[in-house]
Amino acid sequence: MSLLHVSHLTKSFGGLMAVNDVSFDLEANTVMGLIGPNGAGKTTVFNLITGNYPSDAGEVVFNGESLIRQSPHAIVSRGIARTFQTIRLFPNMKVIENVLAGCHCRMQSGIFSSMFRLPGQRREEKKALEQAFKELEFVKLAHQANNKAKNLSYGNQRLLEIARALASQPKLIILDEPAGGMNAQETAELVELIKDIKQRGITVLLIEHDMSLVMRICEQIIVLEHGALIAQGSPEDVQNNPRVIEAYLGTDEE
Ligand SMILES: Nc1ncnc2c1ncn2[C@@H]1O[C@H](COP(=O)(O)OP(=O)(O)OP(=O)(O)O)[C@@H](O)[C@H]1O
Repeated sequence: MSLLHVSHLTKSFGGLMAVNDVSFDLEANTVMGLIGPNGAGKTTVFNLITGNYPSDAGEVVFNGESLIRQSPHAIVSRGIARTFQTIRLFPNMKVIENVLAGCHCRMQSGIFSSMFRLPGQRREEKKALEQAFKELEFVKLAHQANNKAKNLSYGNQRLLEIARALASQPKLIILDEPAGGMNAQETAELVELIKDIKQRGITVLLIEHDMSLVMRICEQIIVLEHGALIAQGSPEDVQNNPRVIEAYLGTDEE
């Protein structure tokens, strides 16, 4: 059984078919790339999987359970975390506090124990802090823990978003243009980081316009054009697929 099963997923905005009958399977412990020209519907697919948009039709099954009509929060709790194309951090909060926000969905304490700071609550906070530091170390940002998020470089803000997503202890992490705005050195480090994420047993689904990154790191690639899935396969298959070359690789986005 695949970790993520997407079938006949469909979403339109007014008259525009943003995602049109898209089906694919993502096996556990794989790095999969979702590519396609601007406006092809990639981010919309992510938003449908993560519950940020309701779908018009279709099914998303994660780890054997349907995600349809689940809230984004419930979907994070089930083990899917994401980052955003446009960075969404708390800019005036410390780096470590941003990561702690990601731990929140795994905390059990209710409002009563929070108000009275009962021992169980304090233990849980300590554990969350340790977990948050662990994730900051993982993305090599521990030395920035007490800096405000807005003071980080753009590339480091992207890494912080990844740390925050990892703090929710996902089975699947969904990255929307993780290399966007990164320089060549940062992108090379990102490739290593994604390999390390996979090493941890976490499955990765990513949108990326940087084709060299996609081809280096993804084991499977799916290609969207005008909302429809036009190709699927290994990097080699996709690179040699005439339909893809015509739709995507032949454009000025190469
Ligand atoms: N909330 C929305 N309301 C109306 N139209 C939308 C909305 N979100 C996306 N769209 C439209 O749906 C289409 C697909 O957009 P989407 O952002 O999913 O594409 P994309 O492949 O991620 O593009 P890019 O690579 O430029 O980020 C586009 O035409 C876009 O304008």
